[in-house]
Amino acid sequence: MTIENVRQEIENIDRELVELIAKRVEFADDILKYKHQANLPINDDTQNNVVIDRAVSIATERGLDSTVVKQIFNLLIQMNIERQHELSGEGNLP
Ligand SMILES: C=C(O[C@@H]1C=C(C(=O)O)C=C[C@H]1O)C(=O)O
Repeated sequence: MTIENVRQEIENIDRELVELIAKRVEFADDILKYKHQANLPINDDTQNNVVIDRAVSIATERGLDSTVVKQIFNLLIQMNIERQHELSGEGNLP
């Protein structure tokens, strides 16, 4: 494989990652509807821990640096929470 081939593979993965991040954020809408119905807060620390622990566990099985994976998932959770606030009309972003 040439370096261009490897960079093309990395680009393909990067595009998939961004698509997956977008899909994950899109579920903010569905989650928010349930939360409004059940009068639940947007941030749920118990569920945040479930998501983080699961990601750390998978990362460890795959031999990845779990500290970095934890940071990535904290950002993903933050993105979802921010989108829920935006959808509630409480956000700063457009
Ligand atoms: C998506 C949810 O809302 C928030 C975002 C979470 C996430 O991005 O995984 C998890 C818990 C909540 O703080 C949820 O409650 O499941």
